[in-house]
Amino acid sequence: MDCVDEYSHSSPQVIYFSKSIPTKEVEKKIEYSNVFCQCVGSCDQNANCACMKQSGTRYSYTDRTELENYVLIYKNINRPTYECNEQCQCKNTLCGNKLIQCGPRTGLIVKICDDSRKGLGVFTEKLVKCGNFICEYAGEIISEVEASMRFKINARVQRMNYIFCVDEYFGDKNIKTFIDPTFYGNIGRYLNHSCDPNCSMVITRINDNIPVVALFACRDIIEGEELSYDYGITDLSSEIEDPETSRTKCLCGSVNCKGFLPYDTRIM
Ligand SMILES: C[S@@+](CC[C@H](N)C(=O)[O-])C[C@H]1O[C@@H](n2cnc3c(N)ncnc32)[C@H](O)[C@@H]1O
Repeated sequence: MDCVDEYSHSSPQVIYFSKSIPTKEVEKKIEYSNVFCQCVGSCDQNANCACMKQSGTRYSYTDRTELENYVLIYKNINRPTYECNEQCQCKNTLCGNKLIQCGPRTGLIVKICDDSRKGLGVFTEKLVKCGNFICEYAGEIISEVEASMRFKINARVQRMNYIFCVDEYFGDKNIKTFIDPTFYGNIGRYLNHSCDPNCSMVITRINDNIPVVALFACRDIIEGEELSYDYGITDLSSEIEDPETSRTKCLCGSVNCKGFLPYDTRIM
């Protein structure tokens, strides 16, 4: 099951990449997964799939009639899920444990939001069921030093911030991964923040130790609705007009709107 991603960017300044790409500096730190399954055929019928066991679940997804209908099982939100990878025996079969790596769902459109001050946003042309996969948040994987530098430049030139920090704890070890789709990335870069979101992020591992950030619907989303998630969980989108004093006004329009975009000082 190869990745199918037929989206593109309208701006020629942004290069379309379906998957995250590490910069040279980060590339040196990549460790390939030592977990892979020996399943013959489809993993969804096999209780011994090593990748699913690593996720702490027998199945990662239910309703596996076709990829767009897969529904994520939120077994343990604090633990990454592990999809089957290139080393697995299940190879290119229709494996019940491969979804994110197969590319974004169809029917997504990028257009200017009703409140044009938010810029572009992602909308769905068809119903999305709670638990369905939307897309990956793909971009350049950059170092903390690079993220901090780019973040300050974004604030200075008043450019929208796309840098996202994945903050993970393994025992007492804290690992931060920075994803920046400003220049290279996929359709995930256009999802806006909402204080009452209809999508949430799930951290996944596929071929290596670099986290793959995936967006899933956290409720049913009707045709024509804008897709959104809460930047506050792990995001750095504290675009600040004046780094000392002001923050970006939130325009999500929800009744429980907190007034400003989430503010994260981790790379400042
Ligand atoms: C990851 S980008 C989202 C896509 C962006 N709207 C675009 O046109 O490319 C994040 C930026 O979008 C804007 N944005 C996202 N959600 C917003 C919201 N709820 N209210 C105001 N601006 C928002 C902010 O400028 C933020 O830095």
